[in-house]
Parts: sequence; structure tokens; C-alpha cells
Amino acid sequence: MDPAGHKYFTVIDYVIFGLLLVASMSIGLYYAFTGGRQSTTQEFLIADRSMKCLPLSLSLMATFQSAVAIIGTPAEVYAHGTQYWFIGCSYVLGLLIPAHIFIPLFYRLHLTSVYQYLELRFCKAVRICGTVTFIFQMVIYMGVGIYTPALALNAVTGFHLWGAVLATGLVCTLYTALGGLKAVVWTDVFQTVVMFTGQLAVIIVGVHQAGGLSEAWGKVRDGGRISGIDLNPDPTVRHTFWTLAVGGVFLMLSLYGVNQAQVQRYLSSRTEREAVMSCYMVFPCLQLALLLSCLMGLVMFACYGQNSPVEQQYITSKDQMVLYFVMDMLQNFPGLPGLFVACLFSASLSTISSAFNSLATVTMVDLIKPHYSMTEARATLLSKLLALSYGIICLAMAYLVHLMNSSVLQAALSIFGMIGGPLLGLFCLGIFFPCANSIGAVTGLSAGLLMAFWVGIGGFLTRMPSPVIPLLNSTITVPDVSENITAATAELEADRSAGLHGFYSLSYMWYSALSSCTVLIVGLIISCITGPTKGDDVASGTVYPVVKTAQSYLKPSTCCKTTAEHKVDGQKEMNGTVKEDAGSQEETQRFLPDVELETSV
Ligand SMILES: CC(C)(CO)[C@@H](O)C(=O)NCCC(=O)O
Ligand code: NA
Repeated sequence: MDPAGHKYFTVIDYVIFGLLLVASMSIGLYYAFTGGRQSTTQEFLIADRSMKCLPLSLSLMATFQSAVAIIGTPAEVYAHGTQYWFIGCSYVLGLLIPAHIFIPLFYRLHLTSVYQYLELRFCKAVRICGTVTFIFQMVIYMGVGIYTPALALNAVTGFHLWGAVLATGLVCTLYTALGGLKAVVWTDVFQTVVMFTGQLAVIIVGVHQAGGLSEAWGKVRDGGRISGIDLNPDPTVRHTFWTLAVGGVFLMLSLYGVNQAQVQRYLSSRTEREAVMSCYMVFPCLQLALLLSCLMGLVMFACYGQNSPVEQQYITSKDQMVLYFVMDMLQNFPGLPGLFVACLFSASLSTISSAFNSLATVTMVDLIKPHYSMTEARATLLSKLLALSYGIICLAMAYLVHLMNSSVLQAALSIFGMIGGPLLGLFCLGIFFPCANSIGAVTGLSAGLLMAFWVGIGGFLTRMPSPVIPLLNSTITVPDVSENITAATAELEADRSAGLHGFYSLSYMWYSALSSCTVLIVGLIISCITGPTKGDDVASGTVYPVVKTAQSYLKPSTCCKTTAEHKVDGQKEMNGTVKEDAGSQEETQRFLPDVELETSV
């Protein structure tokens, strides 16, 4: 350690970190020179629709699991206890709904970009609005993703901030631009393994340092870090069971249901069944990731107790804590700090590469291809250049994020809610409401975005840095202290619930639900006013027959059918081939077997 408090890497740490970059790069090069050598957009953007479910599921998890989650979650658990863990409950519905509604619908339409759906269901203008909103979301998120690990590394080890940003940005841009989606998915698989290994190693050594398992458990329990289930219905409380488990479902749907980065993976799958399976397999992967990051927070608490290195002023922000902990506790384990830093950067590389690839896809498929005709070779070259340009934009965004300052986990999840939420609403409007029209869709999307930014920015400006629960937690019996806290909290609550303040203090975990519901409500009202779409005019296969499906499961006559028969029935109905009680809204879908669009990208 030097006088500035920096802890240094040893040679072996540098070697491990370097190996990560070299290995990722090699995977990119491998896919640049094998298979179809990335000579078609079909291969570059959608991996020839040949992926299997195991790599896809790891890649699906890796996409939205960046260094933000790896350092943000433990910091959250250290400061506020394990309440955040309840977000794991939202994974159930948050993955079942995509698996059984969104994936079959998108897969059967044979899309390349999920925004093609919007043109099929509404019109070109809605598609472009959706695409632009998505680009906006991912570009900001990318900035947070690449900057976060570099900043932590810089703060704790003095490693050059922009050196780290540039090195990772360059490597990532290169393997994405050379190897296409295949390289992105397979580097994700490799990086996920590094990620889990790094976390696991630190947790094991951390428990050892804290004096063993029972000692560590005693410390976190006595420190009040094991949170009971908080059933407070108040939507302004940041983390309760409801904000996390119910608000979280909307967040998960916006990410795993309609986000291009994820949908592209489902679409690149060999069969629809494998796409659905991969979505199922994300569940255990996500739970494991959540478990490891929450445990890391608890282990940190077991080691530091109430004396957080932030309070001791070794570091300046909660987000630097995990890396500080690693460098501080694992000094005598050469290689472990390097492994953890590799874990951190793995998490971010896998996120940024997915972002580059999905951004290149939508820019090509939704914005360029429909307007300019070009040869396949030229389109492929252009797609690669696009991936490269987004790499440069990402570096610029990192600089912008550098100028902001906020808890990274909350910042990332707020972006998902504020921009991803309205997009979720837009897709749900099209899928579940056959009467919705294009004017309703565009107005709804704008209203949802406005609502999200109003509450998001209002909240950001009025909220003092989120009130940190004093480290002396409720389970500790210091009566006068907890009384004071209760009084202060009550005052704060009273302040909050008044008028606009009440609105602004809405928990960020509800942003996604609020903005997607706004899109639905405004979209439906405007559609009704301007003349709802008639059932006959809705393109086949673009709406999900909610009533019909529910009926098919409830109909007594189907009870004695085998499950297999049942499934066939459900599929027929989704394709609109079964026409029993004519007149119901779903019946109006016409039967168009294989919808062939200009999707042959
Ligand atoms: C998006 C979820 C909630 C999905 O588990 C999680 O991976 C997470 O908290 N991500 C934070 C954002 C990030 O890691 O970039
Ligand atoms: Na990632």
C-alpha cells in the first residue's frame, strides 16, 4: 500500500487480467475465420439461426449482468441488508411470461430485429420510434457498463482509469466486429465462467478471513444484515417485497421479454423449443448470480462489521467497496485480486459486446436496410463498421457517465425502467390489445417516456442521496437510538407523501411498471378516440389471444386430453387456424402460415 492508500497488483494479477483479454480476443478471431467467416449479415447478426440452448442461456444471463451487479449488489447488501435478495422472486414470472408469450410470438414471425414486429402490427413510424428509443437506452447503459469496473479499479489500485476503459472497449469492439453474434455468445459463455469463479473464490477466502462459516454468520446476524420480508405496501419505500418482487417483474419483462439484445438470442436459436428452454435455463443462472453477489455483501459485512472502509475514508463511495475488500483481504493470495478483476471486467465485456451487436443489428435492419438497397457483401461490411462505431460511441458515453455521479446499481436499473419500461408497454399494447392503432402506439410511447423522465428526473433532483439505514440496525437493542430513527423516518415519510414529492419519491423499482402502464392506458384511450383497429386489419400472428388461451385451458372437454394434444391445440389457436366461436376478437386473426418479410437479413 502506498501513502495514497492504493493497493497494488502483482505481476500474476496483471497476467490473469491480460489472459482474459487475450482469450476473449481469440474467441472473436476464431469465429471470424471459421464457419461462414462472417461473410453474410445472416451469420454476423443472427448466427445463422443455429445456436443451441446452453450457450444461449449463459449468454442471456451475461447480457444484463455487468460489473454494475457484481459491485452494486454486495454494496447494497452491506449497507441495507438482504432485502434486495427478494428481487429473485420476480425472476419466476419475469421469465415464464417471455418463455410462453413473447418468444413463441416473435420466433414464429421469423424476425431479425424485434422492431420489425412493430411495423407488422402497427406501421413503419412506430417501428422507427421503437428502434430509436432502444438505441438511446442501450447507448446510455453501455456507458455505465464500461465505466463502472474501470472506475472501481482506478479508485482502489490506482490503475489508469482511461487506460482500462480504452483497453476493454477496444478488445470488445474488435471481437464483436470480427466475430459477430457467434463470438459474442461464446465469449459470454467463457466470461460467465470467469465471473462465477472469481466471485466464488473471493467468497470462500472471505469467509475464511472472517473466521469461518459460523463466525461469519454470527456477525451478519448480529449486525442485522439478514432482512425479514418487508410487506410494507408503500410504493415510495425503495426496496420492499412488493417493489422488488412485483415491480421487478416489469423490469425483467422489459429486459428478457422485449429487449432486442435478448430477443436476438432467442431468434438465433435453432428451434423455438430451444429458445424457450434457454429462457427457462436462465432462471437457475440468474438465481446463482444473485446468490453469489448477495453472499459477497454478507461476507464483506462479516469482515468489516460496522467499520466500513467508506466511513474510515479509505475509499469515497460504496461502489468501490467490493474491490477494496478484495485487495485488502486477499493481499496474501497472489492471483486472487487479478482473478476478481478479471471477473469484474468479464461481466462488463459480456454486456458491452451484446450491446454493440444488438445496436449494429437494429441500425442495419431497422434504419438502413429498408431505405437503401445494397449487396450482401456491402451490408455485412456496413454491419461490422456499425459495431465498430458503437464501440467509439461507447467510449464517449463512458466520459459522460464520468461526469455524473450516482450509485451504479440504482442508475442502471433506473435506465432499464425509464426507457425499457415504455418499450415494454409498447409491445404489450400491440400484443394484447388488438384494438390499439398506430396513433395510439406513438402517443402512448411518448406519454410513457415523458412520465418516466418526469418521475425519474424529479426523483433524482429532490432525493437527497438515498437515506442510508444507519448501520445500527433494528435488531440491535439501543432503545433511544432506534426511537430517534423512527421519529426522523416518520418526519421524512410525512414530507414525502405530500403532493408532487410523494410522486417523485416513488421507488425506482416501480419505474418500469409505471411507464409501461402509462403507455398502455394512453395508447388505448387514444386508439379508441381515433378509431380502434378492426380485428380483420391486424396482421396474423401479431397478437396473443389471451381470452382464447385461457378458455382452452379452462374448457372442461379438454381436461381429459393428453398434454400433448393440449399443446397442439394451443399452438393452432395461436396461429389462428382453429375457428370455433367466430365473432370473438381473436378469431379475426387471419391465417398466414409462414410470414415471410423482408427479414431475410
Ligand atoms: C437485471 C438484473 C436484475 C437481472 O437479474 C440483474 O442482473 C441486475 O441487477 N443488473 C444490474 C445491471 C447490470 O449489472 O448492468
Ligand atoms: Na455481462
